[in-house]
Amino acid sequence: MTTKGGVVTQEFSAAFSTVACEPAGVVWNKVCVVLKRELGDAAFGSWIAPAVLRESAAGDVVVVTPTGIARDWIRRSAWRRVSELWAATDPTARRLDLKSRLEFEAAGGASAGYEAKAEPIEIVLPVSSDVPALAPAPVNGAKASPVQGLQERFTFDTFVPGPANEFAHAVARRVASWADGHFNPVLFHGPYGFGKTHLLNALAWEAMRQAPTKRVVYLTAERFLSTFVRAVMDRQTAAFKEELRGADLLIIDDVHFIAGKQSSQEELFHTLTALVEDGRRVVFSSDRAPAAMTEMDARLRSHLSAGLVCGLEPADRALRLGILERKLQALSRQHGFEPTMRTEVLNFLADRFTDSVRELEGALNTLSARAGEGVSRLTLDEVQAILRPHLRAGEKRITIDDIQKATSEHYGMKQADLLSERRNRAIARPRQAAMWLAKQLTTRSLPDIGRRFGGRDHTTVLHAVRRIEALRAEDPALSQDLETITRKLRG
Ligand SMILES: Nc1ncnc2c1ncn2[C@@H]1O[C@H](COP(=O)(O)OP(=O)(O)OP(=O)(O)O)[C@@H](O)[C@H]1O
Repeated sequence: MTTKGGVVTQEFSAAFSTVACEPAGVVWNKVCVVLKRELGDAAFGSWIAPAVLRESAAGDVVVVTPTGIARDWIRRSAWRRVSELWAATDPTARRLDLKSRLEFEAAGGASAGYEAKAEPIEIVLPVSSDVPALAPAPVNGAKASPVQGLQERFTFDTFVPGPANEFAHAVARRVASWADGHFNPVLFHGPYGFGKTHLLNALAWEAMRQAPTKRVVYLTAERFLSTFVRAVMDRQTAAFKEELRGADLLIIDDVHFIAGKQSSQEELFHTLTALVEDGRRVVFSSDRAPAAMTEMDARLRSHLSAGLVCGLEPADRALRLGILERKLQALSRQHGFEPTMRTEVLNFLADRFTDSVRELEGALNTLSARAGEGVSRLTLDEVQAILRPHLRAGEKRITIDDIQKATSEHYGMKQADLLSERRNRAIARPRQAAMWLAKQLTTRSLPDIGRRFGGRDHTTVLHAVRRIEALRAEDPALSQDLETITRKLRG
């Protein structure tokens, strides 16, 4: 698929004998315009654009996908919406079906009188749209964030600056203002849980607010990796490259995750150099400075450091107190209680939860969930009693990356399999086990865990957690596996 000046042209591979059926082709074009806007460029480009439309002499219309994986994705995530749009747009109310190419051929599709024209389908998009390019509407009734991958609560308004992050904060604001003459790329690095994702999200929101017609693409490195792997499998790498290289601002979170993954590193290197040469802006975050990414390809590492490398430090006490205050205000607005707590309680929280802001927030959320509007009256003893399970000192911090590595090693598979779309049991069960472990051993939320498993939805993680919970009780081998992996992770 190519995008030029608001005109999107789908170029279908000759292998699938492209069809643009009139008038079904015209109806499909209209449906695609809406789908592209709703699903976002990445999902549309990966799954919908490669499909072709076929219409039989009898007027049956089939969307034919190049692979079964693509058919399953569309059926699971977008079919209800596709059908709604089709029904609303097709004046003759023809029935629309969905098949993979193999299925279509096995059903004798090509010989069943289906038309096979060769003209590409043209989709004309409005040059500027009030819906951001990455904004998918809820699909299948799910409540989606207005921008794929971005979290609404992570804005500059909710980010608390302090000495530990004020330079990074100023740089992020400057990049978001599209000001000329800043360094490119910019890489923010800092320890786990001290606001890198928050800052990158805030930057993306602000950049879109300031220049709504520019294309801002935000994705985690895990998503970069899994989308790239899928594009290779589906022979859609050209669409993948196009998607990223069309960005005015590309933001990649947790880039260290790509270290050691050869072909993804290579792809990222070419994307980065192409964007920078073209004057587009690129922003990364990572958990360490490029020099410390020893597994990262040296050439990519050097390009990551070629612009501005900007560190975030762990929050000091004053910043932790400031963040607590801000979070308390947000919680009190949400649940309708007084935004106050005893000073000794605030001090205790700020002194005790120093490992990451995420843990500090988790402690506050626990107190609010347990005490409700009584949170402002809690004594220090009560707080300590409620938080006792969180206070086990000296426990080793376990990351989702650690869990994925240990799980894939235990089951003799690749870490990338856990992030992939593959659904056979030999892969799906360890993936569910790893998600369950992530919920038990880290403080990550369900959406956060889903994000780190190839950009899955939080409902998938919830399902996995419940499934493993149920299986664990009846399957001693699984229970044993979970214990072994946990022991290994705890060291
Ligand atoms: N300065 C800050 N102001 C407000 N909230 C903050 C700040 N720093 C961190 N947080 C909050 O702490 C939580 C963790 O932050 P975030 O996810 O951005 O960390 P991170 O550095 O990206 O961590 P990781 O490397 O594990 O992804 C988030 O809920 C975020 O809102």
